[in-house]
Amino acid sequence: MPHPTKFIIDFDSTFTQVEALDILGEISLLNDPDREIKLKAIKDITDKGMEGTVTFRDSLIQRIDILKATKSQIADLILELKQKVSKSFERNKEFLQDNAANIYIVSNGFRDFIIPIVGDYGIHEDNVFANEFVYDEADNIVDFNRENPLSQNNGKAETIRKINLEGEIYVIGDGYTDYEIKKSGLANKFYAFTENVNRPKVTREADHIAPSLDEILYVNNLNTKFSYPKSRIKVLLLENVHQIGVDLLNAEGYEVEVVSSAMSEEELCEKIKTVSILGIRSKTNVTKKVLENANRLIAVGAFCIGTNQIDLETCQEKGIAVFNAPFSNTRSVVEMAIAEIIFLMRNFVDKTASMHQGNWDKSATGSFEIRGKKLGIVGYGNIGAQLSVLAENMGLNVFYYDVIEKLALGNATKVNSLDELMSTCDIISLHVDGRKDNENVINRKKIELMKPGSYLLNLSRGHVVDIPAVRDAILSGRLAGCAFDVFPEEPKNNKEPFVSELIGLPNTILTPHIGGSTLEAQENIARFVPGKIMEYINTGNTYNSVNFPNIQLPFLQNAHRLIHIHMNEPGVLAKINQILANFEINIVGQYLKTNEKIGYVITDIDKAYSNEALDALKHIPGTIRFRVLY
Ligand SMILES: NC(=O)C1=CN([C@@H]2O[C@H](COP(=O)(O)OP(=O)(O)OC[C@H]3O[C@@H](n4cnc5c(N)ncnc54)[C@H](O)[C@@H]3O)[C@@H](O)[C@H]2O)C=CC1
Ligand SMILES: O=C(O)CCC(=O)C(=O)O
Repeated sequence: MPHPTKFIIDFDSTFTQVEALDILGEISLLNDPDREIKLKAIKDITDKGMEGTVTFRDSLIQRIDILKATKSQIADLILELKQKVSKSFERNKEFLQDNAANIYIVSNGFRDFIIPIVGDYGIHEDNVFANEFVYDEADNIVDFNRENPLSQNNGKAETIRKINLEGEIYVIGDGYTDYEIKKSGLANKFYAFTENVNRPKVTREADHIAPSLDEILYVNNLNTKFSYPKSRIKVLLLENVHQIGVDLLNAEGYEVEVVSSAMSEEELCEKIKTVSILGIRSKTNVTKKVLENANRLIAVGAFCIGTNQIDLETCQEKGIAVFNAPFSNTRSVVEMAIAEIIFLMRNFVDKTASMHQGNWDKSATGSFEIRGKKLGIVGYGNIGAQLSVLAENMGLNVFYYDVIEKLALGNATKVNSLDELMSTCDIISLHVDGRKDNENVINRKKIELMKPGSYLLNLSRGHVVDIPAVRDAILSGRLAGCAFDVFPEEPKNNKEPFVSELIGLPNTILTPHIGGSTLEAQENIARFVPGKIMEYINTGNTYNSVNFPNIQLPFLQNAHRLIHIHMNEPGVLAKINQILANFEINIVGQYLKTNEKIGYVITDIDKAYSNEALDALKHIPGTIRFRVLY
């Protein structure tokens, strides 16, 4: 059943993300030597027209004159515009199709390109009110139909007056001319559409500022596809997450706030209250206290590998899914470890520092090839194992120790105890995960086991090593050098000072936790983590989640998806199914997975269900969180 409200929708920068004449300019002026100047002129004139500082008629005459476009270029324009329909319009195609009879496109653009675009969304050409190009015999655009009221100022109001619409009328648009419809008393509400452009002169006049079509449908109880408009989902990204991640989440329609540094517990406790998605790296601690304040939080994205900074158990108890990027920066860490092994064994860092002081100290003393030396890897996970392969290719003999059984790659040799590894290798490189039990796993005793003149690298987590013991070992000469990228206490941002007992020691490489800080790694992470979070929110998929039972789900087709997260107690699935049976709801597909703490049940059902049924599902004892995907 179409909704009785009539929607008057603008085209440029509303139905599509762009101004069509700007794109036409990019096509028609492709080989023009003054292309950039002319394109800028077109954009400036468009803006002035939208803001009302140039009369619309004048802006049109000036732009058509600069464009010098042809009919065949309109065909190219249509192809481009099809790719540039606003995301929330694409998302709500079903709504537009179902309500096409009550949707009117009223635009100062041109029917020539609008009809094919909106036609894909079921909107009939009789409901499209826009300008018309005038072509000469050679199909050049030479003018526009000057009789059309839409080629004049306040033409939209005049057009609507003529259509004589009845009932409730809502206008959706990004320009002042859209507001003028409401101002003329011809519409009940004006929604300033800000998904693509935000013009203060226009938003000031709006009944409601709509960052997306979802928002308009939501406030009018018209949404069929999403239970909650994405523009109301707040994302907080801390610690300089790569711009690609910010762009992806913005493009999804979320409200994204970016902060360059980490936040203290106190700051985050306050900030988290309105946040639905939190993105962090290694320095923000998501503690129990933070989570107590996080009543809207749906997911946490660790834009890194380690998740020891997050209270995963409390996240589970609150139904908050955590995702990380388990492989995206692995290679970067491995390359850094290889470089540091060579730097340490050649004393490059001290030598270069000395050169900068004007000293020429040419000598082979204390410098060694890495070829044939014994590398001991502690923690043979993703990083340890990849380091093993690369190191072997560089001529090192690789030995490793892991607390769990791990397959030896290449010619690497598994060693049965940490003590044996520590006491037999020339270089020890730490790649264990950040679990609490690993605190000081490399303590004074272990360091004392190391061969005299050996080297220690820690690119894993700061709490793993007893730092004063390392300092003593370097000063006594037992260790010939060390490289540390991670520290028990790390500054929250680049402004805070770095304090450590390792500062100033000889042949000691100190780096500010940059093992994963390459542009490649950061880009990979910034694509991977938002991808996982959006998939979870849009489909319920938890594959690769750090703390949720992993379910990889089929696409949702012609069904509604009920997502039920509960404490892992006996009988919850039976209760869900009993309620569905009581309400005669047909199950199309069902998926259940549990871990020690929680159960995750996905039930795809026929479209017909009542709010009472949903209410009953929400109130099953042990329910942590329940949501519906349409
Ligand atoms: N410096 C940096 O910028 C970066 C640091 N990391 C850190 O590197 C470490 C390794 O990362 P991945 O290889 O991806 O992790 P992973 O989880 O794949 O591997 C860790 C391995 O360590 C083993 N392990 C844990 N405790 C151990 C112990 N006490 N003794 C021996 N083995 C132990 C585990 O069984 C596992 O095989 C993590 O702590 C991670 O947070 C990761 C990326 C960047
Ligand atoms: O780059 C970061 O912020 C953290 C890197 C790291 O330690 C990790 O990925 O676990």
